Amino acid sequence: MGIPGLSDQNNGQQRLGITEPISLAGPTEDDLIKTRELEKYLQGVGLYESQEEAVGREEVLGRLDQIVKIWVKNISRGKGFNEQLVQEANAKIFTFGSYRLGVHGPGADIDTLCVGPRHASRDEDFFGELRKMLSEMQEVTELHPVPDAHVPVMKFKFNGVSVDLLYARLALWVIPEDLDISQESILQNVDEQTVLSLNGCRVTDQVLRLVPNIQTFRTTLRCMRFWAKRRGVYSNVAGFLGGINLALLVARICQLYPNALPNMLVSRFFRVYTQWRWPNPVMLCAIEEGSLGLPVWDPRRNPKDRYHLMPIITPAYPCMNSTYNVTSSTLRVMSDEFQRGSEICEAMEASKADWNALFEPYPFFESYKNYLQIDITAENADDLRQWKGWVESRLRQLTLKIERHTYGMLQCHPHPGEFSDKSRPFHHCYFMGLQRKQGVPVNEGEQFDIRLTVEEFKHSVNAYTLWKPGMDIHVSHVKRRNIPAYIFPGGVRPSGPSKVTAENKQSSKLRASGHGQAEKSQGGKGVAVGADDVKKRRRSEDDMDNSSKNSKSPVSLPPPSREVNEDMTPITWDESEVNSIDGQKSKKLCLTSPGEIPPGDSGTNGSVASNQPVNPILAATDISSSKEEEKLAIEKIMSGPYDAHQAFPEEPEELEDDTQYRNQVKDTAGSLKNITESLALKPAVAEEPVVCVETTCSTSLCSNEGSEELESAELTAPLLTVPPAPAPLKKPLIRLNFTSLVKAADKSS
Ligand SMILES: Nc1ncnc2c1ncn2[C@@H]1O[C@H](COP(=O)(O)OP(=O)(O)OP(=O)(O)O)[C@@H](O)[C@H]1O
Ligand SMILES: [Mg+2]
Ligand SMILES: [Mg+2]
Repeated sequence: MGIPGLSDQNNGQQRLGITEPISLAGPTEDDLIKTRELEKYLQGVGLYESQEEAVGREEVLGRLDQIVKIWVKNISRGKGFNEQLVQEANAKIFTFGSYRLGVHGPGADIDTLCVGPRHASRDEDFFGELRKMLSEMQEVTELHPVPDAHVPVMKFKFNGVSVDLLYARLALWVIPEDLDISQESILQNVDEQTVLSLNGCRVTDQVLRLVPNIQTFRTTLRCMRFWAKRRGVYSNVAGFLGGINLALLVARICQLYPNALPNMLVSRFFRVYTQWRWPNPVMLCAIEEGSLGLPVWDPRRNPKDRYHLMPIITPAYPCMNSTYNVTSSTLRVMSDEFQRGSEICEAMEASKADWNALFEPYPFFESYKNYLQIDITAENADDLRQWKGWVESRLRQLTLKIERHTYGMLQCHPHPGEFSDKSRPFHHCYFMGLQRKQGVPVNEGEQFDIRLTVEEFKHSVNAYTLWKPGMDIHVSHVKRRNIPAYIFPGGVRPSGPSKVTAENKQSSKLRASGHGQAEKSQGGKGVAVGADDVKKRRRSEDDMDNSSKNSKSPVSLPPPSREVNEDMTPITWDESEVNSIDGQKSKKLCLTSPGEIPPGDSGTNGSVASNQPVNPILAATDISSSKEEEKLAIEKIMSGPYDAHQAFPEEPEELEDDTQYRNQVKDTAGSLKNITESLALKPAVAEEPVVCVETTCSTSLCSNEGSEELESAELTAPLLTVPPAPAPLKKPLIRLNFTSLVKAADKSS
């Protein structure tokens, strides 16, 4: 298969990507040193598995391949095939995900795809016979088939190694052992689930083909995955960056700087994506139409694609956007993080910062004064797993709704991980930081009443088709000081600034000396506190406190002694609520000193830095000779066929959800979904006139036990506001008939 977007450059070096590179510069001595430091750092924090574990994984893969081969012969025999056909019958295992990319950490899963022939069906043979075979094996534990998912998957552990096993049923009678799944013809006459299941492998393989040097790509990607986990922006389902999104972002940087070492690629990553004008798409190759008529991402033709705020397009046919979960809130958080990364990399270039600074954990529970806590429970472990997956796929709807219903004045920052209170059985909880939109004057006594929004969200979550008794969700507003202690490492809440700072210094020391936590544990569970962010935030809050005193903004008092406010209370704002996520302006871009290296070895596993010679003579090959030129070059790579495309100013609330959970909403008569859409969503999108409906408030929803922030009158009139609201603000109100809403969503009806 040809590789779209690949051509020869004038100097004979192969060009990868849809544009010229930004710079052909190779490393300086300083880059070699910094890349060595980075590699050492990544090893020190436990990102690499042991040789023993690596061998164990290979054995698992070998066994799985044997098992599917036995399976396909068994089922062929069972279907009455003669012995010759039985012997010819074949199935094969492919890998994708972090393992295939070569960036997995210890304990990561192996994402595998079983490719089988046309007579091996998905339901009966894969989820029936193969599941049975696996369940009878001693090596297999925790077997969880998920046949109803958008991409059906069998999850299990094999010899203690987590495996995600997908199935692709090809139109072929016999699967050749040297099957090439990158050819487009493989997609002929297969079902949608097979197209989706093949996609992971096809995309991963294509990424590896489209980067100029696999080893530098891997090290850079490991670094960016670690950074994203530390900074709380690693999670596809929460609307941040997942493994594949980061791989594509890093791969594009590798194309744009083909001779750069990982330390340079990391700095260029931040430089380019700080400057990126989303929703310009990031693409590794041209989007091919293909001959099979499968839908490909194209905002010029598909209105739905225009809502994608941060398109990162997969490089294998059918090309799709891999980040449809991104919302304006998560994009804002990521943009701030790109900016922060860019500034730290500049400081590193001036020897004013080190790798520790870049990987400082994001102090999520120090950054806001108000949070939403979403608790979920179920009756047993199986139900909880199912309920958790569903709720996680819906959480982004809550951030969308809150921001929409408050005209974007109330901003939501979802925490990408989940927490568990070990003293409660079958329990998980999630958090969202809430802040008033920055830079907008505060109106005295301004309140955001989001009770109705929250109720609406809960109803939509409860409309889960596979809902079972015991699956419960509870949403509460909680102040920072009342964040439950089990959230914090060791179950101990940091008591004050000095302790927090001291703890952080301690953890930095540990990380620097290579005894920090492994990557796997950085996914958002134990939340450490970063000193630099805390200092900035505190400084900012002090400033804001002063200004709020001057402007006589109302100051809200905490509830006396409650852990959590039982019901949603309107949130009153004083200026000191505002957190600080670096608000500094971007500094000018700068280039490293030019130089060039020969094209890298693109398949070896050794250290990157130790393999790279420095050749300072070839400075002239640097395309951009100044910061300004580089800036212009970055601008230029964004001008393409999709440049004219502008995302709609507001995303619809019901965008595609996480693929696994599409179509799992109950369609009850007069369903809540329809009600909420017709009342709340459509006006926002279609700019229809404001609807007013009589409000009747149910007692339980308006109960305000424990709140000190509200006037009683405000409690009886939950208000739902609708965007768009150009400044100056004037809040049109939609008042809902609340009783009918509750009835419509009643699970028992
Ligand atoms: N919810 C999802 N929707 C679409 N694709 C998904 C989803 N979950 C996983 N995938 C696909 O499966 C691949 C592997 O996912 P996985 O969650 O195992 O992440 P990973 O990149 O392998 O990282 P890790 O090392 O944590 O396993 C992703 O790269 C993506 O292609
Ligand atoms: Mg994986
Ligand atoms: Mg996986």
